[in-house]
Amino acid sequence: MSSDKPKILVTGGAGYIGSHAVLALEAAGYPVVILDSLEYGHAELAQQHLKAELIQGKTTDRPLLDQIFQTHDIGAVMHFAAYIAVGESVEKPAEYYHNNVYGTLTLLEAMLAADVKQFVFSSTCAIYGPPKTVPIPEDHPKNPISPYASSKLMVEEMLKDFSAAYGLNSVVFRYFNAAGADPEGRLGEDHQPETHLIPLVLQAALGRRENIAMFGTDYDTPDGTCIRDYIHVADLASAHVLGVEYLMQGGDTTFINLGNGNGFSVREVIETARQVTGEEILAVERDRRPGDPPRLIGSSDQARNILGWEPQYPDLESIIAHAWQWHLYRHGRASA
Ligand SMILES: NC(=O)c1ccc[n+]([C@@H]2O[C@H](COP(=O)([O-])OP(=O)(O)OC[C@H]3O[C@@H](n4cnc5c(N)ncnc54)[C@H](O)[C@@H]3O)[C@@H](O)[C@H]2O)c1
Ligand SMILES: O=c1ccn([C@@H]2O[C@H](COP(=O)(O)OP(=O)(O)O[C@H]3O[C@H](CO)[C@@H](O)[C@H](O)[C@H]3O)[C@@H](O)[C@H]2O)c(=O)[nH]1
Repeated sequence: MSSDKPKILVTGGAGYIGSHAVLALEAAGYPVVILDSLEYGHAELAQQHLKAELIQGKTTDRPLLDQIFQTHDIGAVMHFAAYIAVGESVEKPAEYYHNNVYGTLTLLEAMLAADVKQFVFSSTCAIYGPPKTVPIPEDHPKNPISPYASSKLMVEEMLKDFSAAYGLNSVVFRYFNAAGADPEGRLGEDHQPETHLIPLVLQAALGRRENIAMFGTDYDTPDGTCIRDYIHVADLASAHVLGVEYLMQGGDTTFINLGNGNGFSVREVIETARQVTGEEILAVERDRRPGDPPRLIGSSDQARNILGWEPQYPDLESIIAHAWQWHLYRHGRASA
């Protein structure tokens, strides 16, 4: 079926957030091509639920990128492909800089060669480091404390320069904690290994792990556990569609937080998961995890003001209920 909308290249489109963005793009009528190395991500889910052609390959492969731009009439690029594990990045910084920085530079050079000048980039609130003010505004000082976060800030700097010199315009989204799953149950979060709180809590609810560890219960927060700003992945996805449309309408390079503006503690997440699942979830107190700031909440004013974005699922119950539905389906306890 032909479309009057431009084709979008989505890197990392077989991964957690990228696949939800492809769903949203396709629902809005955009044809999509996915480039994913499949080191992570799930080809079978992408093939089952997305119309997009899936090309297996890496953003570091310039000849492959040139071939993609020559054979597809790409209007814009959404770039999710990256290594994402903060702890691993401390052990293996070379791999992180190679994949996340060099991979992005190679992609941007191929875009320039093909005269494609609209780019949506997945950055992270981890670039701010320990916050000086909460909610965190976009102009908060940047102080990344891991190679992963540094790799994202380096790309942000490149994007500023590419915008000024070459007119390659970007919407940079700094995500807070992505969570939840497609409300229709087609896609969800399945990282291997999993490090994120909500899927680990739900694994405990399913009996796939004995308990959930609470990393630190002596923080200076109301219940002693860390507070994070959880944002539903479907709301992230809808912001990406608005972001690419903003660029198509001539929007300038801009840097936008994507969070709910609401914070929830580790204990609140576990308690809400107990209510949603009806399962007892054993929580055990553990030492603090190094590098965790006590409280991370983003100001989402820019997303609202610049893009007119409104999160549809800001409540923790919906985020956890959709993630639970997905976990039940993924582990054979329910149908999608
Ligand atoms: N999950 C979060 O809470 C979160 C928070 C902030 C930012 N982000 C950013 O969002 C993006 C997506 O994260 P995710 O949680 O969906 O991760 P994910 O691992 O599920 O998805 C990333 C996908 O990219 C692919 N990939 C990795 N390097 C590649 C390369 N060089 N070329 C082609 N494909 C490659 C992987 O195979 C995977 O399918 C990442 O850029 C991440 O840094 C995620
Ligand atoms: O078994 C667990 C796992 C996590 N936590 C705590 O839960 C909170 C959330 O942790 P997690 O889900 O791992 O997310 P973050 O460490 O906040 O990091 C995520 O969110 C960042 C943006 O906020 C992104 O940059 C990262 O890529 C992404 O992993 C933190 O206080 C953790 O200490 C636990 O108590 N027990």
